Amino acid sequence: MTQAPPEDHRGRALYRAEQVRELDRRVIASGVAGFALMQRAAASAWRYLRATWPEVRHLSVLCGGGNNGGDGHVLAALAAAEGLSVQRILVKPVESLEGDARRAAEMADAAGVGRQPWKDGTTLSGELVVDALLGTGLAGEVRGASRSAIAAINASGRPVLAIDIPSGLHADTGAELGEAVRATHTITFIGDKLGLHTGRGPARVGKLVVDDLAAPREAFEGMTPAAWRLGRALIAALLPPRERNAHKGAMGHALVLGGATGMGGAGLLAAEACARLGAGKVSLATDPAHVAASLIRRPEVMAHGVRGLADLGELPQKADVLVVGPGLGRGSWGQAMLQAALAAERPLVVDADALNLLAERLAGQWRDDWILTPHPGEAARLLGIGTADVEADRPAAAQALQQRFGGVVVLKGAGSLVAGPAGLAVCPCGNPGMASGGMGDALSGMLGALVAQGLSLEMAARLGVLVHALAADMAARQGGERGLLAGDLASCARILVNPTMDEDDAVATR
Ligand SMILES: NC(=O)C1=CN([C@@H]2O[C@H](COP(=O)(O)OP(=O)(O)OC[C@H]3O[C@@H](n4cnc5c(N)ncnc54)[C@H](O)[C@@H]3O)[C@@H](O)[C@H]2O)[C@@H](O)CC1
Ligand SMILES: Nc1ncnc2c1ncn2[C@@H]1O[C@H](COP(=O)(O)OP(=O)(O)O)[C@@H](O)[C@H]1O
Ligand SMILES: [K+]
Repeated sequence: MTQAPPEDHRGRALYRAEQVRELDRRVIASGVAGFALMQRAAASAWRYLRATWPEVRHLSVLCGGGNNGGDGHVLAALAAAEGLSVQRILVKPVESLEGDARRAAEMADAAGVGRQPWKDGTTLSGELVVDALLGTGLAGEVRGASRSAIAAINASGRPVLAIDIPSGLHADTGAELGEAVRATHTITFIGDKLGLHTGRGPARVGKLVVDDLAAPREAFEGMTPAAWRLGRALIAALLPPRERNAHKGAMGHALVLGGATGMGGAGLLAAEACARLGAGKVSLATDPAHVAASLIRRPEVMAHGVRGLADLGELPQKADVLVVGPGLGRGSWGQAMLQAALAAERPLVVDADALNLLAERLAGQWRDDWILTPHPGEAARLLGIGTADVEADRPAAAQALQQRFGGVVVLKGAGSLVAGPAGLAVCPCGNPGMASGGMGDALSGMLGALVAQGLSLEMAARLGVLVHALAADMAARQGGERGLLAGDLASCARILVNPTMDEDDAVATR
């Protein structure tokens, strides 16, 4: 029905608003008039609406003052022509509209579609609400009538189809500028937008479809996407079946340094996830108090009780990759482990308190052989800004971290971002069940396993973030989101990294 843009193993290309405007211009320059493009967009949205809600007879369509509103007017006319009753609401008077938007509004007038101005308290009478208030033209916090119209849409309790972008959501950052429409469905045009996939985007967009409006391929030439939306194709592309003669020595040795007194679980979770993702050998350097627990839970992991640097000996040099941070603490033990890791001349995955120690004492460190995995709070400490500033523009924060510290940066949280030399990638998977302790530890172990098996740091980070989130989705399908535990992920992740397995037939092992 809708024509989605092509995807390859990198995923789907995502663009910023400015780029989509440029794409619009190129399509128009290729010979499609702007108004014709608006008609295509509206017709596409109308077809999608009809296919999704065939029973609906009465619509409320809220139209803004720009071309997003124009899409709404044309859709209203199409719906009315097919016999639906339409409540068409305008936040700006027709006389103030310009260009294609004005033409669209007048076309709907001429077709006899009624209209009313938005007033606070107006009841949305439709069984379904179409949000055509604001699209890629949103600039700054939502102002004026649009603000209360967005609040009314969210209070309506009706299904909401957002045109192009849920109004109030920033197309580039996924930040909510004031209040954004909570759509149940969004249809976005020409190119998919980065902000739909990170920050508040995933919580506001609902089900997303993309229609490129038959934009010619040449329009996309020479335009570097702002980011890639990771997809499953990456797994098979990066993890082909193993050679028959594979041996553990060729699958890499990962050492996890973590688990200070009282935080043993974090190191354990990281080591277990690392083993389940296929590292040939996994060692754990942890406080001696946690060794027995580690051996009981995962005898395959070589657990070493380490009181300090002297006990660590040559362990770091024996490993191909070090994972430092899970349960590290900020005390003398954690500082010593971090110091050893930094000195080992091995690729590093740096998480949790190792990041906090870096922020406190080691500002100015730059390496090209590490993956840093901050959550927004850790990212804020590393950048010396507030967590809200990070969340206001997650893509910019991830890229700023990567530029300042080098290597590859994973900025965690809904719509995790991976910033590296090849650009930005965003993970569309994962669920709120992951808001539970230990999830980050499992991720750092998974990243270590993929680096151990020879992936570049950047591809390990992209793939690890994706598999971690997909594993959480699989575990949530089995038992629900609430109560999902980090320890549930490793067995699901194992199934995912063997893409030739049929997931339904695979039996998750503990
Ligand atoms: N020819 C084209 O360029 C096409 C554009 N299309 C649609 O047009 C949209 C882009 O249109 P525009 O560039 O006109 O932009 P929008 O319609 O997204 O936004 C511009 C309008 O929003 C108002 N506005 C901006 N920031 C505001 C704020 N913070 N608070 C309140 N009001 C605010 C402006 O005053 C103006 O009326 C796309 O999202 C898409 O839906 C589609 O019709 C496809 C073709
Ligand atoms: N609502 C959510 N949607 C998707 N992923 C989430 C969500 N909440 C948390 N996550 C993911 O779970 C992990 C949590 O990591 P972190 O905050 O470091 O946890 P911990 O410190 O407890 O190990 C990250 O990978 C993050 O992206
Ligand atoms: K919209």
